[in-house]
Amino acid sequence: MQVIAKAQQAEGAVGQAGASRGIGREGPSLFDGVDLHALAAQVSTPCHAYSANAIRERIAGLQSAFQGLDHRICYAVKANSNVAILQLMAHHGVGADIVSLGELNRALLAGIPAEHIVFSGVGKTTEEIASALAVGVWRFNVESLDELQLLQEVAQRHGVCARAAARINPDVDARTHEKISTGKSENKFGVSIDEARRWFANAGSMSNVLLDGLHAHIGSQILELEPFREALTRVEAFRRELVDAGHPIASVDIGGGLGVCYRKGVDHPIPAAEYAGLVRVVFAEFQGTLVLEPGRYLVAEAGILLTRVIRVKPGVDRSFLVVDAAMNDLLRPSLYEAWHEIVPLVGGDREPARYDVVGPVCETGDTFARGRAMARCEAGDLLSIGSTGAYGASMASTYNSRPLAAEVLLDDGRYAVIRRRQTMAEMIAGEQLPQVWNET
Ligand SMILES: Cc1ncc(COP(=O)(O)O)c(C=O)c1O
Ligand SMILES: N[C@@H](CCCC[NH3+])C(=O)O
Repeated sequence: MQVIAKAQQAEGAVGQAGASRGIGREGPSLFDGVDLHALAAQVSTPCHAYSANAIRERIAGLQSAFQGLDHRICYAVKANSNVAILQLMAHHGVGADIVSLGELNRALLAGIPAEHIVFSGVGKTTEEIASALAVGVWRFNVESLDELQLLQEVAQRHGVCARAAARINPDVDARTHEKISTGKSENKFGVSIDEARRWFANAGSMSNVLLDGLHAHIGSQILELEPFREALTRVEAFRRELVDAGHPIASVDIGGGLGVCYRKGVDHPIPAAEYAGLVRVVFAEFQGTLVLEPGRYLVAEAGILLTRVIRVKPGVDRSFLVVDAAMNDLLRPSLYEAWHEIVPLVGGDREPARYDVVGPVCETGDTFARGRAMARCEAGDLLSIGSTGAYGASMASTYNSRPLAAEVLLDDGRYAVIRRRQTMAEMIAGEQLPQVWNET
């Protein structure tokens, strides 16, 4: 109950978490000018914290790498759909790549104009297409013939013309984790160039769809330039073929996928300028608009997950650091065996130790790190789990009936609670014991 009370106090708060105050034995640990000990005490843990300045830097870096090219950055909302982050995107002229009505509503609420929104995804429903058409999204990245036909039907019914891009599956290995690889022919995404060729050949028969774009997204957390080169070269060759065949292409959407550094000295991300350099070369002859859909690149390294040690539990041959965050707050280590830096925010006088860092969820997979070297910890210590800004909170669940963690935006020594920790009542809202039995 104490945790809930603290979270409720912080609801809607814009705080000043004592950037320069000495915080007991731990000393100050600053993130975007905010003292994390004070923040954790005020907002409670687990808590996702995002640095507005780190996000701004990433946006500016990408914009400057692509300067001079006709392009639009459409942030992949799935990476982090927090409306405060979407609002930052909107302020900097960044559009959105959405995959659901929920993401559409969040993007619009945050002030991203519909004409800066692209709609991707293999499972768009009639309802989703109709709603996206009603608000006037910029284009649909179409992933199957069935979807293309549905788009035509729904657009005709609404008396509008939908702009569409064919999502190409270039059959390229992105050399990333297999669960986040999307550009091989065995993956569910997009269609082959052969199939797309047929779509364009028949495009004239669709009165309410303007098929004048191409799209490709080969996967996520890509750390090598070569897969991008292969995929984009195939897309560009196809674009030229289409133009020669009388099908003008107004936009090419090159997807997202740029990787980030989770583990210093091990992950070597592609610098934005190098990526942009490749795009400039491959699309040197293209006169239309290039669309970028970065997700992770813009937000991953701008986020941390704050968690407290509940207890240190000695095992037979290892020590378990049981923390109050769990796989429901950050699924990546459990799902992809992903590495995240874990830093105890303790004084420098602690001796070294080695722990399996685990959450309270009843699964062995609820493990953030195995045999990780770090400073010796004790109950109550605060830890920061690094690079959790992308696919952290957006993949959270209430598994084990654990309420969703708080989310805060930090900006130059101030913080705003943008989602307070879910209350128990909110977590079970909408559920009821069976009182009325319906028959079908
Ligand atoms: C269609 C599409 N675009 C963009 C992204 C964003 O990818 P990333 O976060 O790797 O930039 C994804 C997710 O991989 C996606 O499926
Ligand atoms: N959820 C994945 C990324 C998926 C990208 C979505 N297409 C991750 O955490 O790395």
